[in-house]
Amino acid sequence: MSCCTKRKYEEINTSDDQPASSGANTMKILLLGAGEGGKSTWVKQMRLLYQNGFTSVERNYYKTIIFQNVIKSTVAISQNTAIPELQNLLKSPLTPASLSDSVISTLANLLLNNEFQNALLNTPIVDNYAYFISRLQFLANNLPTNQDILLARVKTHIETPFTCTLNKLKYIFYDVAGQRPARSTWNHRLSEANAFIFFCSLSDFDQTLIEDATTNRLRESLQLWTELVNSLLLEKVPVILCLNKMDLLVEKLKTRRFSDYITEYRGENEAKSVADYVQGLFVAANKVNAKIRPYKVFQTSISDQGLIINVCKSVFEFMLQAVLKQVGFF
Ligand SMILES: Nc1nc2c(ncn2[C@@H]2O[C@H](COP(=O)(O)OP(=O)(O)OP(=O)(O)O)[C@@H](O)[C@H]2O)c(=O)[nH]1
Ligand SMILES: [Mg+2]
Repeated sequence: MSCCTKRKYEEINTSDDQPASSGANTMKILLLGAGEGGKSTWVKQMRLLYQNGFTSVERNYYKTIIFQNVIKSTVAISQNTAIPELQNLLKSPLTPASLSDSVISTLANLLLNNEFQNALLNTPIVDNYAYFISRLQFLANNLPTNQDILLARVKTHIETPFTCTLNKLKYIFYDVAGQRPARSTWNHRLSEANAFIFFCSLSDFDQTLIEDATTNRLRESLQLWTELVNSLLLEKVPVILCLNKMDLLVEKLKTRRFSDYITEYRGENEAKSVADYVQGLFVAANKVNAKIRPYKVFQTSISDQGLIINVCKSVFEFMLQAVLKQVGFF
């Protein structure tokens, strides 16, 4: 980072400069967190903001993914309810090709059914199921929009790097697989990280892990953060905590009480108080002095294209400033 000057820090923007060739000009940033926190969604936003977005081949791929998200979730919901319309619909297996107008309209009607809604709330399904149902008609004849792609769920299986260059500085974001069995593969990256961003889904407070149905997702996330943030390997590494899915938290609190799941909570059942409470828990878990390792917190919705521009700008500014400080520039 010795190449960095204050001017470069102030000039950070989306220039198309050539990638830096020297390792000294490269920042390695780990995207960490439990499954479904939003790591890969962050990378999608980076592609939209700092690269050329998605090709039509990729859009076709995401179209199939969205159809599969809907089908898999519908089948999962059907295991928690005996609604005849749903059982009829699933008499023959749903496939992307069988999502006809009449199937789409049955799914849209089911969403208005209270029994279906109850089953939906008690089934682990993709986050944006209702949104996708509302998009099926459009997607039958069109490629997905950027927003559709941002909300599509594809579980990460192996670490995927994403590279972008801003003002001659090369940033490599490592998007890791977040579920428990994959975490042992993170170790080799921790020692070479220049910064890390930790993603925690705020709306997961009422869910348990896919890989362990006895563990609350929010508690798992806090536990994982506590281990990482106090790890000697990451002690001096600047960290950003992204408390994500504020939009889904707002929606979920209309039908769920946070204190029913996180029983120590005594505050209002309102998104801002809940997010502040969670932020307090995470900040308290960080035992490393901020003078040694700077940190920054965002409460946001990574999938929101309006919000993400400013979050990204702040993230780049923070990371650069923190690293400049480490090398004694400030
Ligand atoms: N509504 C909404 N959905 C979000 C938000 N952030 C992420 N999602 C969705 O949540 C799901 C999980 O996000 P991912 O980015 O795949 O999570 P991940 O951390 O990469 O998960 P793993 O790959 O399993 O480690 C995806 O369907 C995203 O579109 C958000 O702020 N709001
Ligand atoms: Mg992922």
